[in-house]
Amino acid sequence: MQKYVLSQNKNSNVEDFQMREQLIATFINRFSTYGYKQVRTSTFEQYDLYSNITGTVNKDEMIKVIDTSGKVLVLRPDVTIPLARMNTATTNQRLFYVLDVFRQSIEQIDQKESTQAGVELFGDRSPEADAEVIVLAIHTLKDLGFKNFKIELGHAGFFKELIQQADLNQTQFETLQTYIHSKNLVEIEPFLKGLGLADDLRNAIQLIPMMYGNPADVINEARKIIRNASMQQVLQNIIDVYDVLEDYGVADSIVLNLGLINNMDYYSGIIFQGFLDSIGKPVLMGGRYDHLGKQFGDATPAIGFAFEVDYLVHALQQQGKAIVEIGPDFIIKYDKTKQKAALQTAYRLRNEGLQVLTYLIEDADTNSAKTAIVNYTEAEQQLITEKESYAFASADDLVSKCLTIKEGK
Ligand SMILES: N[C@@H](Cc1c[nH]c[nH+]1)C(=O)O
Repeated sequence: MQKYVLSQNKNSNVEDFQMREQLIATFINRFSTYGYKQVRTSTFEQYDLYSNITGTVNKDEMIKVIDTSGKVLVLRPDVTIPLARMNTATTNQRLFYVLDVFRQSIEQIDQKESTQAGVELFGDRSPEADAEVIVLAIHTLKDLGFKNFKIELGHAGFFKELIQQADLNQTQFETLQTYIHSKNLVEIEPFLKGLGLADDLRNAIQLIPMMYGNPADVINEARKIIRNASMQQVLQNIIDVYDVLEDYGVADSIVLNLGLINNMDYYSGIIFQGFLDSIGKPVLMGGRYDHLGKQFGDATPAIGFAFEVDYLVHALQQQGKAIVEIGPDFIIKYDKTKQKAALQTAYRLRNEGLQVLTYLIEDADTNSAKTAIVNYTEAEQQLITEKESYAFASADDLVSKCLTIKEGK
């Protein structure tokens, strides 16, 4: 019989799921320490929300559904856009989410859903805000135990300002963007020659893919191709943000990449991506998007990023990171005569936050090496741990002994 199971049924085994949950607990904890509050957005969105605004997800990549009234909806293809629509306030607002996003690219037809853990900071346009958000990404990667990672820092404006002077049509612009992003030096040269640009402009564009690496060096190189005040401003912005990152003490994790291009087109300022040495794709992506809100009314300055949770789970598994085993704290084995006392004791211990399993003695599985066993029968009232065997006098005595053991662990 055919099994109606999609091949991309991720995290369907207990270990994967536990690891994911532990990751998510780390996100929630770390994001909270920077003052972020958790939110969620609707799974179904109006298709029009995405089709009427610019700089959004590629329409072909969105997964459309039709509701019972015939209206076309999309499954949440992005979280930043709906949050930007909701946040037109000018006061600071720090939000985070752990949500599934749905996109289907031509290259990866099978992959339709992924979980993102992201933050968005609204209402602050300062370089300090940019740096704080980047530091939060770094802090979280460190929490997860990653040591070899890099944040590539760029700016949505640098490339755009330069390209504007070339007066390209949309197709030429996109082709060039792809070449620069993939550092395709072989193709880029003839392509630029074919456009008939002035020599100095062509040389400047050609240098962009090389503007990568040590921040001080890249900044020096970039100075040489600055052609107007806007580009100067963009470079100054990068320097300002980098200065704050140095003050945070995270400069080691930063490389500059002026050829960096993010998936979404809504970015207007600093952009960044995070890479682990073990995974070819970015595990996080983000940046400043000050103009997105304008399309919904007021423009609220904003910056944020999102982790790709599935990539992180994969990376942790590759490193052979085991999940922290959370077994039961106590197993209570009882016989019928002590059923009431045993079950009530289990209830009280669980109420104190302890993990307890109970077995009627005939079913008991005695092979739980590390778990403390409570034999609660007519004949025997013993608590047996790795270190001791304790005869308890009453249920109260047992509860307090269990709590003491748990505290001492
Ligand atoms: N929504 C972006 C990530 C992001 C969050 N905030 C800003 N950017 C993405 O899916 O790539």
